[in-house]
Amino acid sequence: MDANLRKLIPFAFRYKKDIVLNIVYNVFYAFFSTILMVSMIPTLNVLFGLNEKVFTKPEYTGIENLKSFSEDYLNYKVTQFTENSGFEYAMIFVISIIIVTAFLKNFTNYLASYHITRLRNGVLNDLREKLYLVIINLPISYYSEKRKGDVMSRMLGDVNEVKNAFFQVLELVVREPLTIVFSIAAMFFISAKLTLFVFLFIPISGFIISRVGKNLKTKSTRAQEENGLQISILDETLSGLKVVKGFNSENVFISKFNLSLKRLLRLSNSIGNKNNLASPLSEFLGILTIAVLLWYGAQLVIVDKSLSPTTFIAYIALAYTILTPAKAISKASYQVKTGLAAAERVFTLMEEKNAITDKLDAIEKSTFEDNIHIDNINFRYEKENVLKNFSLDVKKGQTVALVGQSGSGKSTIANLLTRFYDVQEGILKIDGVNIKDITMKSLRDLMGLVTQDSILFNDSIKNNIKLGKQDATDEEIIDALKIANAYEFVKDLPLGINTNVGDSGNKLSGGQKQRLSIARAVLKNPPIMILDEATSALDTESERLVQVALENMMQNRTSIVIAHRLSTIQKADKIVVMQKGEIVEQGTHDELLAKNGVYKKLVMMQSFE
Ligand SMILES: Nc1ncnc2c1ncn2[C@@H]1O[C@H](COP(=O)(O)OP(=O)(O)OP(=O)(O)O)[C@@H](O)[C@H]1O
Repeated sequence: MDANLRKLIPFAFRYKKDIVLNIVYNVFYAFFSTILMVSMIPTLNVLFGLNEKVFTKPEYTGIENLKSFSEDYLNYKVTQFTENSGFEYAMIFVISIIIVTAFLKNFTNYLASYHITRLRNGVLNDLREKLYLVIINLPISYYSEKRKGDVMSRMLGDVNEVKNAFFQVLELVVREPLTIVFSIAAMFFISAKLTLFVFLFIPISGFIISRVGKNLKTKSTRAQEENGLQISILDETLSGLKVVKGFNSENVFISKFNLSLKRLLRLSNSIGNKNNLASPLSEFLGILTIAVLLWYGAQLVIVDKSLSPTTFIAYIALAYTILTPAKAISKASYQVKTGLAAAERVFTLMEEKNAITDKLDAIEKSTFEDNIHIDNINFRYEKENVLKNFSLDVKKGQTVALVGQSGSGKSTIANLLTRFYDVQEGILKIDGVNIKDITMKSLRDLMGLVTQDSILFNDSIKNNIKLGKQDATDEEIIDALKIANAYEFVKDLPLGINTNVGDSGNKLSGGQKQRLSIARAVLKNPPIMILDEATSALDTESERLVQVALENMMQNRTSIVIAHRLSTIQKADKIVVMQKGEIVEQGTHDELLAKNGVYKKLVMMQSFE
């Protein structure tokens, strides 16, 4: 069995009751479908006045005589109706058999579909639930390599493809084959000789159909990748719309998107056309077989006289009914190939190894008592070390500022303390405990993070702020806003803290966004604050407002501030000057100025700005 198909089994297993019921109802469906066709025989016989007259009620003598017993019994009933009440009543009797069988066939069909729908939607739901968990738990590093759009397309498109294609498998292995088996059994029942011809049809057409479906899986994988790329372009276009428009670069994006569209169009047409070929091909092959049947059957009816014309008509109808399931099987077998390609992409993401997880014996650390110690670490994102032999001590209550040129590794320290990334060499400790030995949740509970770009979600101010403290009251939220110097603008908004901030907070100014993300950290009230470049890119007035917010926030806390604006960190207990991943100087503002070294140069440079 295909490996990806096997991986789906546990997902389907949760719905085993639905699977069993689907199979049971499908057995009934296939049975009634065949009976419906067979019940044409007495109707045709009555219609043409060909039915044998049987006046004595036949006795059931066992399964081996089932055929003659059922024929005799039907003929007996029809004879009774014709003799006692007239031809019309006999007709009504045989038509009623058709109606009842047709009703049962369709009712069991509905019940079978009812259960397969529950299975399909349930599995789709569970796959998405599991994938979302994987996506949210994968480390940040995973997403700096993979395109977001690709992940989205696996989550949305591919999972859907799996749902659409795979659960046809059940129809493929249960319903349609059963319909064929029942029909063939009935055909054997009627004429074994004729039925042998049908057996010629199955392997030959199976071979032809599988030849046509070659390459479908590879093409589907390529189409799904292309889909992922399109979602990525769309995502980047929307999030970078200001740049796209501001630089009049719509054409660059349009041509990139159109190129991808063109590739997808070519692939989709090729895949679609192969899929389209499945049903007509099998129907035509089927008709060819029926043509042979007609020719040979006619010999049996007219020359041999071993088959009655009405039975022959019903036989041909039965042979024709095999065509529908045969078409469905070949079409489904093509879709399953697409589904397999999609499932592979879904499971690759689902099985993605998470490099940053809790150790089995990781401890909960609920307090911060003494110090943060970074001990001689080396760290690289890719090949080159971005932090080299880096050591730093931050005592409880201290404010430590990291300054230095762009790219010197300041934000990397924040990435490591929060365990967005793990160090390759060296240890980061909190109160003497290696942070890799602490559960990620309790470690992050100790920290408040204000990221470089204020990250806000398309939701109300209130919901954005209470992310770290879901049970916060409105008063607590307002207090946090006041400390973050944000309440003065929030209170003037039409809906106050219930105002929606727009996509990524786009309805707000840069400084307002920063103050909200500070308020979020304040409300969480953690013992350690990590502020990444929170004051860059602001005008003087906004900067002053944010500065006050930060100072309020840092009071009585341990803070690590990654700052560009040196004016904001003059009061820091320790300023660490970094260059190319190494510490070149450290001390207080005054000490460093007195040193007349790198820091002094940085200060001089900024005072000229
Ligand atoms: N996800 C990543 N993958 C690969 N390299 C990275 C990644 N993030 C950062 N880097 C590299 O690591 C180095 C340090 O980056 P870092 O963001 O820590 O610098 P920084 O001092 O905070 O800079 P800035 O002040 O400009 O924000 C840079 O050379 C950068 O190119």
